[in-house]
Amino acid sequence: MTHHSRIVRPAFPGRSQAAGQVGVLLVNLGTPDSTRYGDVRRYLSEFLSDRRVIEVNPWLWQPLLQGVILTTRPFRSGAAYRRIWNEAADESPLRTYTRAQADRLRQALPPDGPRIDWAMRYGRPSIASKLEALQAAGCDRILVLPLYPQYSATTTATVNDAVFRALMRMRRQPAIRIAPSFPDHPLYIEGLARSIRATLAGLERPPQRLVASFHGLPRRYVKAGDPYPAECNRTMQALRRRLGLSAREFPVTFQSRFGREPWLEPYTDERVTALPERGIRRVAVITPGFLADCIETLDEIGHELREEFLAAGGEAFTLIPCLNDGQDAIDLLRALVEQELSGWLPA
Ligand SMILES: C=CC1=C(C)c2cc3[nH]c(cc4nc(cc5[nH]c(cc1n2)c(C)c5CCC(=O)O)C(CCC(=O)O)=C4C)c(C)c3C=C
Ligand SMILES: [Fe+2]
Ligand SMILES: [Fe+2]
Repeated sequence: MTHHSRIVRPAFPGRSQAAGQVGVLLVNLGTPDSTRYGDVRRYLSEFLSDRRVIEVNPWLWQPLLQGVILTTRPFRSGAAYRRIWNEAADESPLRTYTRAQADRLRQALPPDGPRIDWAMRYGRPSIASKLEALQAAGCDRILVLPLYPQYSATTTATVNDAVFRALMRMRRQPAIRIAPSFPDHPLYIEGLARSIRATLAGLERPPQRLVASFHGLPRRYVKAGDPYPAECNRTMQALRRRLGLSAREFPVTFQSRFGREPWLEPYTDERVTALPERGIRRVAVITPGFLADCIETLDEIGHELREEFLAAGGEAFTLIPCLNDGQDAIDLLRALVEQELSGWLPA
């Protein structure tokens, strides 16, 4: 059965044409197909060849990347992916959660609502393949929703690049809308606050300090105009206000530094491992830069940082989960979709 939008009628009745349906494409970062060296290498090569991500002259960068970096890094990343892999589904948690978000969003919308699908910027399923599939299913208007709460050229803009690169090869293009970032959307802030409350309620002793860790970014990109840290601060200000905490009681930090140039500070590992010597031995870390748990949250924070914190004299380390495919995430996605589609579908 095809889904017909209630309001769109064919402009030329009698002539065969697409149903005029609306599609929604959720897009997240991407992930390797397996934890094997070759698959991790292929994924990292695609990711780290993106000139939005690595802003270095490719004549300098590519020999370094294809040489030493892609020879060594896939071993380390593969081991990290093995620690967090969803064995039951034989896929990474990011893929599991992104698919579940799409499935549950579809269930939350009326049956004659938009057609919901999902894609990955790097690896599979590709943005181009899903745009084509949506179009083949009759969607002549497609809303793209990058699943990054805060905008960055390294994440959001490169999703948009891939969308328009795919459109460059289409003779008949769908109309496209790109949903904006949502750093302080009330439903996002409410979901984060609830996730904190639910996690801390299960602890025997409350943490002495709550710390937020966002994915980092080279300082150079921010100087060139990337609004990412400003958007992280919008998330933090709204969340602190919601919880009644000051910046000292709930500090922001940045993780995942890569390479030698300065990144956004303070660095998560330095800040958190310095806490025990100041008498703060129980911490909880939240990662509001991610809508779904992934290698960055589950392994870098939940595994590596935890071990470093305990080695530095810490006693209890709690990782607060991302919204993942919980009801709060679905309510948020539904609100974002309905807000954007109101421009296309009159109420
Ligand atoms: C080296 C440069 C990188 C920049 C700049 C960067 C920005 C950035 N990334 C995310 C979100 C995610 N990154 C993830 C993994 C990941 N990121 C980098 C490098 C940069 N990211 C690497 C090399 C990797 C791969 C893993 C590893 O080898 O450590 C992921 C998780 C993917 C998964 O499968 O779980 C996410 C999500 C943001 C939000 C961001 C800037 C704002
Ligand atoms: Fe990253
Ligand atoms: Fe990382």
